[in-house]
Order: sequence, then structure tokens, then C-alpha cells
Amino acid sequence: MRIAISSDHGGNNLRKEIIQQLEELGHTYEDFGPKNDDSVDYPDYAKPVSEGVAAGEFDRGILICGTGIGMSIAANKVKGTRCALVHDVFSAKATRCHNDSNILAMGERVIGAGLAREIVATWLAQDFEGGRHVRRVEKISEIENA
Ligand SMILES: O=C(CO)[C@H](O)[C@H](O)[C@H](O)COP(=O)(O)O
Repeated sequence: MRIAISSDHGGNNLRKEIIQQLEELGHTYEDFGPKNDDSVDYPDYAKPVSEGVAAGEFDRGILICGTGIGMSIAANKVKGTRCALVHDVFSAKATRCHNDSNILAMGERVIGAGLAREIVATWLAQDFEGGRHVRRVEKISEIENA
């Protein structure tokens, strides 16, 4: 899978950990930074990942900040993104099955690297269930296009 990933300064350590995991799992990825630990603004880093996923340049995106909240709010402003803020494995599976989420947001200040790795592995592996959920995802697009 082609994956776009970024963080803010609050997510730098977890981003590096997840990049290592992506390499272990054999995914291709583009790292949108940041390049150092300076304090930055999360919308600047959510934008290129979200736009890349929405444009079809990447299959999925992963965004990490302190809480994951700012990243997920910013990502969901980009038309075509369905960003899920996830801090448990059940939700990681459910949001792929039901919401066809194309971006995963997590908070480095909320969960540890072990759980984050489990969430990423589950979220990447899980297919969209389709069926009744197609209609609901289409209704999200209708709101976006209104
Ligand atoms: O979700 C966030 C913002 O809504 C993130 O947690 C940011 O990483 C956080 O706001 C950064 O805070 P800092 O005090 O500037 O490190």
C-alpha cells in the first residue's frame, strides 16, 4: 500500500516508530515530516497528507500529534478524506469496516507505541465491509458536496 504520513512535534517519536513498522510490513510510504523537533502547527502537516490521499496519490494516510484531535479535525476539512481518530483496536477495525476511513489519526501523548502499532496493523489490514455502509459513506460525501 502507498501511505502518506506526518506528525507535528507532539507526534515525532511515534511517527518514527510507525515508519519503522511500515517498513517491516513492506508498505511504501512518503514521510511529510516534520524534519526536526521544533514546535510546528499541525494543520500544516495534516494538509499535504490529506490532499495526497484525497487526490489518490496515496491509498491511506497516517497523522500523529499530541492528541490526534487537531490532526483529525484538520484532515476532515479536506474533501474526500475520512479521517478516524483511533486509540483502541476495536475502533481501528470498526472504522475500516463501517466508515472506509482513509486516514488514521493517533495521539502520541495518549497511547504507547505498542498499542499504536497494533492499531496501525489492524487498520491497514482491514477491508471495508460495504453493504449498508456504502449508503452511509455516500451520505457523508453528499454533506461534503452540499
Ligand atoms: O491535537 C493537538 C492540538 O489539538 C495536538 O495535541 C498538538 O500536538 C498540541 O496542541 C501541541 O501542543 P504544544 O503545547 O504546542 O506542544
